[in-house]
Amino acid sequence: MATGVPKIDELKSLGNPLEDAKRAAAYRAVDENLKFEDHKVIGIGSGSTVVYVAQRIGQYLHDPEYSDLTSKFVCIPTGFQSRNLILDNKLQLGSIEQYPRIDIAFDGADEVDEHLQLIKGGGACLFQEKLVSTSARTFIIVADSRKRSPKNLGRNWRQGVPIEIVPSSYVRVKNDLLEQLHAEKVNIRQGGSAKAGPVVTDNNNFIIDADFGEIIDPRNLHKSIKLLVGVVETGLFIDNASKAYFGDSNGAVEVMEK
Ligand SMILES: O=C(CO)[C@H](O)[C@H](O)COP(=O)(O)O
Repeated sequence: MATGVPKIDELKSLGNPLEDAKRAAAYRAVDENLKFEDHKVIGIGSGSTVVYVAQRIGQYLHDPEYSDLTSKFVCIPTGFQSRNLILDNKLQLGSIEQYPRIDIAFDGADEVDEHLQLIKGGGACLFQEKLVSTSARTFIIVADSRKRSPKNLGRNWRQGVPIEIVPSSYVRVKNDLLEQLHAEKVNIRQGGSAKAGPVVTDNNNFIIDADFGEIIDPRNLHKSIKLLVGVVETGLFIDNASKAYFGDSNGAVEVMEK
């Protein structure tokens, strides 16, 4: 690797084991998957782990050995936070309308099962994350190792499947999830102390978190939820990711691949 881009095994601890784990996963994922000659359009996801993906790509941009190629990269965001990550790292911003075909996308996940099926949407960005990730030829997950399910989705992530819905449909969708799809618990996600009332997504919609317990058949559950009137998208990402990088606080990274 060229001078200028910090070597992974020489990185100093950030003083927070979880952040060290996230950074380890993200840096390894970028270094092993970003092909400077082939990849021109890059999807940048949302959340706290993907911060280190944008940072790593930014390091390559500022290294004279790579800057000719990296300055031509166009990065496609998955929401407001992601857009700022791109700008803060001085990367070139593009839109999915301009670049409907993405070469590679990186994003975090809330849970990853043994078949690389995902729950996403903990940060309420699931619609644009799905738009970007399913437009990408290669989709790579970066996460700390807590996100790896021992088997099925719904084991570690107990908050429920995030579902983006049209605001006026929230009562109808809530009832349908409980009565037709037998969800155990359904909540309209609230802004908490930061906002009185529901979270409003980047697309001006609401988020429902629907707990189905352990999910044995995520594909069918996704299809059934999508058929409900009012549902825009689900946080079940089916057959979408090709690899997941799970970081540990000691810098070790495990890679799960299809
Ligand atoms: O799906 C997401 C946002 O909608 C995030 O990618 C997911 O919540 C993981 O975030 P983090 O990297 O902070 O754990």
